[in-house]
Amino acid sequence: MSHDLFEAARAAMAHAYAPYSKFPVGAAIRAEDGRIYAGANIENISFPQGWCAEPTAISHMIMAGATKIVEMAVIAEKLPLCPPCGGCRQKIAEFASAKTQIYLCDETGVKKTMTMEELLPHGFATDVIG
Ligand SMILES: O=c1ccn([C@H]2C[C@H](O)[C@@H](CO)O2)c(=O)[nH]1
Ligand SMILES: [Zn+2]
Repeated sequence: MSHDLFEAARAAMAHAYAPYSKFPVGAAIRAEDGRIYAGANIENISFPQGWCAEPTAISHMIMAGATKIVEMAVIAEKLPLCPPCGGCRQKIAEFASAKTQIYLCDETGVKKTMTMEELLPHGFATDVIG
């Protein structure tokens, strides 16, 4: 993974609105257009109304006209790694392929690389389950 994707995820994390969990997360997608789309988690006083960093990044990608996740980085401040939650795995799978790589990062860089099919085995997506 090139450094710009990691830096984009880390920069996005700085925009997290996470006053309730105090758990900022950043995500960055490299799409098929070669561009990077990033996002952070955005919480709400009505707790279930908040959302994760990954869908923020996906929203930016879709609104720019791109639809394919080539690779993706996720970073959080407070855990060694932030594996995307179950709901995010389903959202990522919608725009990824089985072999799409997802990089789990900490402040120093990529700590673990997983494919989409490793993150969401037997997922409800035809290109993942074949
Ligand atoms: O995949 C994940 C998991 C959690 N969070 C956010 C949601 C919430 O704001 C905070 C604590 O759960 O972390 C993400 O952004 N992505
Ligand atoms: Zn999530």
